[in-house]
Parts: sequence; C-alpha cells; structure tokens
Amino acid sequence: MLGLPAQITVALFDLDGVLTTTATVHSEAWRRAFDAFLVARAADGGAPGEDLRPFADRDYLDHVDGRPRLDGVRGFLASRSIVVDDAAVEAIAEAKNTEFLATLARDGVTAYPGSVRYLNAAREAGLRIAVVTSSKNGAAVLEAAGLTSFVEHRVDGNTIVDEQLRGKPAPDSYLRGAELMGVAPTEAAVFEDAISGVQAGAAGHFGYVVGIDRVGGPQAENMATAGADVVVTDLDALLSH
Ligand SMILES: O=P(O)(O)OC[C@H]1O[C@@H](O)[C@H](O)[C@@H](O)[C@@H]1O
Repeated sequence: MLGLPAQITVALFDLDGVLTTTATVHSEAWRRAFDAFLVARAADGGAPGEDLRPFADRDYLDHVDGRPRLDGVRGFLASRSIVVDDAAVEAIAEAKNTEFLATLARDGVTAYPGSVRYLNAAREAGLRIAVVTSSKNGAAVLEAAGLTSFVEHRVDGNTIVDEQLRGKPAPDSYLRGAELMGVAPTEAAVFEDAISGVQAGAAGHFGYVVGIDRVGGPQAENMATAGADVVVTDLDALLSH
C-alpha cells in the first residue's frame, strides 16, 4: 500500500523538494548569491580561464542540489574554474542563507499535499519516519510546514558539521539516520529529489531508493542511473501501487 518492499520498516525522507516545496527557495537564493558574486568578480576582471556566466538551473542541479551549504559553494566555483579563499566561500554561503531566510520569513513554507498524504498513510501503516537533510535550516522548515510531529529523528546540516559526516553524495548522513532509528540500511527506504541524495542512498546500500522527479527533462533517467529503484513525480503516486 505504501509502494515499498516488505522488509522496509523505516522511511528516511530528504526534506527540501521531497516533503516541502523549498528546493526552489534554495535554488533562487543560490542564484542571487552566486550572480552577485559573479558580477562583482567580472567587474574586478576575474582570472584567466574563469567562467563568469550567470548561475543557471543546470548549475544548481549538478553542483549544489542536496549538498551541504559549503560543499555547494565549493562545487559550483570549481565547476567554473574559480579559485577563492575560505573567507570568500563563507561570504557567498552567508549571502545565500540571508536570501533563503528572507524568503522563508516572507512566504512561509508549503508542504507538498501528496507528501502529507504519504506521511499520514505511512504513520497509519506503522512505518517509522526520520528526516535526513543537508540543510542547517531543517528544523525551522519542518516546523514552518507543520511536519515536526511526524518525525522521530532528524539528521540535518548541523549534525553533519557537529559529527564531521561527509555530505551527500556520500552515504554518511543517511547511514546516521538509520543508526538513530536502530535499523540496518537494508530495512530503510531513502526518499530523494536530488541526484546527490539518490547517489547517497545507493552508496549506503539502502533497502529501497525512491527518486522524486520535481524538475522533468532528463532528471528521471539521471535518477535511475544514479541508483533509484523507482522514480515518481509525487509521493502519492506510490500509494496507488
Ligand atoms: O543552506 P542550508 O539551509 O544549510 O541548506 C543546504 C542545502 O540543503 C539541501 O537540502 C538543499 O537541497 C540545498 O539546496 C541546500 O543548499
């Protein structure tokens, strides 16, 4: 009824783009922060070989989506052959977070109705629920979406820093989630909208990896290649299985 193999007793949900519509809030905040940096860099003349074109949707999906904040900055800059010091990396990360928090304060957080239906069905069926997100804003986003009460344990961007875990696409944060829930990875399902997160689920040998394609185009195929067992466009598509 939940569309999962029989051995699955725990669901490990990514947050932004899986339970809430905040993936687009993140990507827009990143676009603003990176574009401000790129424009200033171009005005300063840049360095030979740097690619200072504006930040594009593809850049977000390939280098930032699903990864901890500082990994996102470093990954994108490296893809453009831009070398800066740690202070500059942190300044971009800080600018992005300011943008993100401003949008959150203005617009609040929306949960996907299909995800809320799935969470309710999961809870009724006795599936245990944790959230595994790279975001340091995970607790605030869950709370603003009214989803905190569904979640038994949360691994977030702060856990990743405090416990020195490797960020997605490494499996560490999901493995920590399974450990907190007291189950083997084979008994847990990973729910992800980012390629990096699907890769993390595959690398951790989880019992089932669900890709949620929120963007279209080649994303579903890329998720299957990255190791998703199934790809759906909304969580409640699993309920009819
Ligand atoms: O900057 P935060 O809130 O700590 O979030 C880090 C990352 O968290 C992930 O959940 C998002 O997919 C990324 O877009 C985001 O950059």
